[in-house]
Amino acid sequence: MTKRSYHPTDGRTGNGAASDAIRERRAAIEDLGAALRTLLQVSASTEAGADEIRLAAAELRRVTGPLAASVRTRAQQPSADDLLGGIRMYNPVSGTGSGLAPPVDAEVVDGVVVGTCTLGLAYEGPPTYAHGGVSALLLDHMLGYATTASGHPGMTVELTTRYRAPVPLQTPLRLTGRVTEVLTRKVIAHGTIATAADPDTVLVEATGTFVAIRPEKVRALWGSGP
Ligand SMILES: CCCCCCCCCC(=O)SCCNC(=O)CCNC(=O)[C@H](O)C(C)(C)COP(=O)(O)OP(=O)(O)OC[C@H]1O[C@@H](n2cnc3c(N)ncnc32)[C@H](O)[C@@H]1OP(=O)(O)O
Repeated sequence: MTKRSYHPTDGRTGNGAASDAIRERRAAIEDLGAALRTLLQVSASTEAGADEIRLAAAELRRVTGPLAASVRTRAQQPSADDLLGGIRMYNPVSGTGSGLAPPVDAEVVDGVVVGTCTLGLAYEGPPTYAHGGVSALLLDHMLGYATTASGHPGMTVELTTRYRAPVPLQTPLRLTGRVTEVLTRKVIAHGTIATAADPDTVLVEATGTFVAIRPEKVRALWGSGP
């Protein structure tokens, strides 16, 4: 089995030449991301009283202040990221620095991107199950990862999602993404969500079309960057 570690959007791999200061900052960002994820999940599940909740809200506003004193603009990439090295600390699906990300941990195995994650109660849609938009988010990411890993990166222009059965929360999940067709500028990819315990029973599947970005479009969207 060929197993290739490839994390295009998180903080665990990438440019080995990063300075000690950047590595230390990435570790701190991961620490904050983990604390935020715990906070978000606890905030969506706590049955604490109003006084305790207000106390927590005040405390959170207090600790946000020093971080807000130095923030980047939309036009600036995070200084801890390394786009070419594949490090994106705040990716909302896989970024270990993101409180929003489950996070998904994924790698390429025999040409298929295989990922794992567990969704907490903050992702609830129908009671006890994941929000359908969250499933679409995870699948868009898996398909995008597959197209990038296959050497045909592009942007999603179409994503068709089929919900066969609800996705349980607080349950280890197994995600897949694979490229099924490469056309001139378009790449078609397919992905699935199942539980890790029953990987052959597909709960949600998606097919996506990705389009390679023309250089003039890159300039129009990002100027000389990102
Ligand atoms: C390293 C990171 C990896 C992690 C994965 C993350 C994955 C996340 C992926 C995303 O979420 S991307 C964000 C969501 N997507 C977008 O915001 C894209 C919005 N769309 C666009 O900006 C433009 O459509 C785009 C720049 C992608 C293409 O514009 P172009 O003007 O270059 O396209 P053009 O009109 O030349 O069409 C190129 C081909 O795509 C086809 N096409 C365009 N839009 C389509 C569409 N909506 N549906 C189907 N096909 C479409 C079009 O027919 C044509 O096919 P043919 O070559 O066969 O003629």
